Amino acid sequence: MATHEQLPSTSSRPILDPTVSKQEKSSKDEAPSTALKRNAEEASLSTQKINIGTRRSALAVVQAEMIMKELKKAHPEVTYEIHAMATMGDKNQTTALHDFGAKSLWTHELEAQLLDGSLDIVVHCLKDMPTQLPKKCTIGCITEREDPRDVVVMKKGLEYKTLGELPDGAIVGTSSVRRSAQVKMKYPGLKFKDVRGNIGTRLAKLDAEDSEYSCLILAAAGIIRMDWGHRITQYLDSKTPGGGLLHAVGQGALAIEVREGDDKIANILADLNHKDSSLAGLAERSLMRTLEGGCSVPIGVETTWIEKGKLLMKAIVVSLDGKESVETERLEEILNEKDADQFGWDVAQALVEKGASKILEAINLNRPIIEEGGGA
Ligand SMILES: NCc1[nH]cc(CCC(=O)O)c1CC(=O)O
Repeated sequence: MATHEQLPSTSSRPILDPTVSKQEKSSKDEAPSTALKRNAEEASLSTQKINIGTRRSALAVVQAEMIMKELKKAHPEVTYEIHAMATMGDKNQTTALHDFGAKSLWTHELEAQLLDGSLDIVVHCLKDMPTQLPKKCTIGCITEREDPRDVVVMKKGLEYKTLGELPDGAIVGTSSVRRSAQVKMKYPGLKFKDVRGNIGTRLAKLDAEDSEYSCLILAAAGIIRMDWGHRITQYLDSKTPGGGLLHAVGQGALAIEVREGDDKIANILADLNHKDSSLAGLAERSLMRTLEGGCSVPIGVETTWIEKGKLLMKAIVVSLDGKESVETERLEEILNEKDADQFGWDVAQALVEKGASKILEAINLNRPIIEEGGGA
């Protein structure tokens, strides 16, 4: 059974609620001791500094700055500082991604600093976070999700826009087996090649005169945050004709990792949590956690809020060559984190009943393990 992942409750935050004015706070019927305590907490907060950790790639730093801006808006009395660090994954750009193994490569150093108090929060792409976090680390909040879809970016100067227009043998740049395996199912004539590095590096490799790539497949969210949205030539989600590619678990969402039990930080972050994004993200992570059994596998997912409280989840598990796949789809009322967790688990069970285990076992036998690729 999947381990339940829970965000700290957002309901118990009397002290820092910015919607309560100063006047209301010192209301007369309040016990003097409570008022004193509040003043003390406010004072300690105004001298407080929050150290924000992030990876040092351009995208990671932009994301940390976005979060800092939101925090400043919600809590201008606090000071903030961003600390950008190179992680193992950043330092080793030459080893093929699948030789690395676990996703924790991108998060380990930052978590060590979180736990020793050098950092107070760490900003991550939810997609790059392992489904099991280290002891004493937890997700403090998930902010409003950016466009979660995968997209095509065509090489500069090519007249094509979509995968369907590309001639047989054209090379698509992606290091993600989830992407290549799903696209192969629809476009068996295309070839796929690894492309490493952060988004800027990948685009430079694509556009280079002697480039072998016709296009890249990337997450819309990263390109949009970098202000390169104009380079997107096709969206590849299930609703777009010619698309049909289900995105990665957590794609497009940012998560803030915190120390477990750090109530002060939890209070400050409560304003940044986006309920719909967070419940969808937790449901997707529960699906992944139930299926993976400790290693990363090519799972695609798409969650859509159909109406208030009703979440639709489509999911796929696909073999590496794109020749076998198992898909399912389910609509459920999701009102809280427990529902989200159960939903992910149920969708995983449905995939297993349809034969997902056979595909997953074949992949696990062929280690080294598949990695979505943390090189944002
Ligand atoms: N693979 C690395 C990675 N991790 C998160 C994003 C995009 C941003 C996001 O999902 O929030 C990317 C780049 C990409 O896949 O194109």
